[in-house]
Amino acid sequence: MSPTSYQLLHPAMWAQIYVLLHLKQTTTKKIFFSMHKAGFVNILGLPNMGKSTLLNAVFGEKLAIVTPKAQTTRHRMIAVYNEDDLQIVFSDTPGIIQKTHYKMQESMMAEIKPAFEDADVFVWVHDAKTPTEGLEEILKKIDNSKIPTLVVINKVDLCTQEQLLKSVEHWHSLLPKAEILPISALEGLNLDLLLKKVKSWLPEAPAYYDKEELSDRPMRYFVTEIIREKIFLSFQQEIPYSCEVVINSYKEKDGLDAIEAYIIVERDSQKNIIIGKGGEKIKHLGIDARKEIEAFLQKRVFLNLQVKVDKDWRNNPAKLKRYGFTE
Ligand SMILES: Nc1nc2c(ncn2[C@@H]2O[C@H](COP(=O)(O)OP(=O)(O)OP(=O)(O)O)[C@@H](O)[C@H]2O)c(=O)[nH]1
Repeated sequence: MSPTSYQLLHPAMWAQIYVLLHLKQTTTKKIFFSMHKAGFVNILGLPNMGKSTLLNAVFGEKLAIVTPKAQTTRHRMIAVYNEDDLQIVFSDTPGIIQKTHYKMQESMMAEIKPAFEDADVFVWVHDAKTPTEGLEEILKKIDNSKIPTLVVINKVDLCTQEQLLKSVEHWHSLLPKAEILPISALEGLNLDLLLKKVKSWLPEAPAYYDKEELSDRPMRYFVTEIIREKIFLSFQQEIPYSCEVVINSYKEKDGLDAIEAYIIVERDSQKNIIIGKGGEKIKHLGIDARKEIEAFLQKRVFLNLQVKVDKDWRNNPAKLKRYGFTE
């Protein structure tokens, strides 16, 4: 079928047809005992490509925070996907920043480094519109690694068919050994195929994590991430990037958790913006965050938010370490 034969189709439908024609189908071996497969699947890509959205969609619940702003994800996070005969240890990673401007970004990139070395499978997430300039070295590293790679072209709901077709061809030339799968993480398109493909590449192995475990991160991490997400959604420009959230105290009680969290900023002027006139801004931020934390914990929560200034924390290695960043 020539590319032009697809032209009247909706990109999502095109994506499904593409898969039928091009994705190497995994053959089901006829075996008497179904073997357990397990492995590490590292999700990589530029900022804002939909890596966290993809992770959440696979799990059917919100584990990683998502905002329309680039560089929302700051730390590598493991999420463990289980079936009876399968365990996929997914890593959501911060988006690759090609030119860092401050030490926090360097630390975010330091968290990605090991993700190029400890994977059984790479899932590279990109969309059909974003150029690939400057990625040559990274892609060469992936190509040389010989680790099975699935290039996921995300957000097919947003692109034209022509853009999608071009992007598929482009990725075939960039990573000839990789397989390519158009998806929409937001609409759940082709996620079943993604799981099937990843599973076919994983080695036979016992589970690495307890099957009840969902993540390597403690509950407090998710609480701080929810607050950080609300800051990203409520404030513009540099403010979200200048903020960190830390839990000062967390008291678990029957039926109610009392949480005191600090929003760390770099300057007094940022503190004033977050608090807002008469405390209006921080009040709304607290209400939004509390509602989501309660839904996540399935429990009532008393949330006390305070803003603290820690001058230039994003550029100070000792302070970054204190806030949980990699050196
Ligand atoms: N239309 C559409 N939007 C999507 C899709 N997937 C993700 N998005 C949006 O893209 C934006 C970025 O999504 P994220 O999941 O935070 O992207 P990320 O790659 O984790 O971003 P970083 O934190 O910068 O690394 C959000 O506004 C998502 O809602 C998709 O399939 N379709």
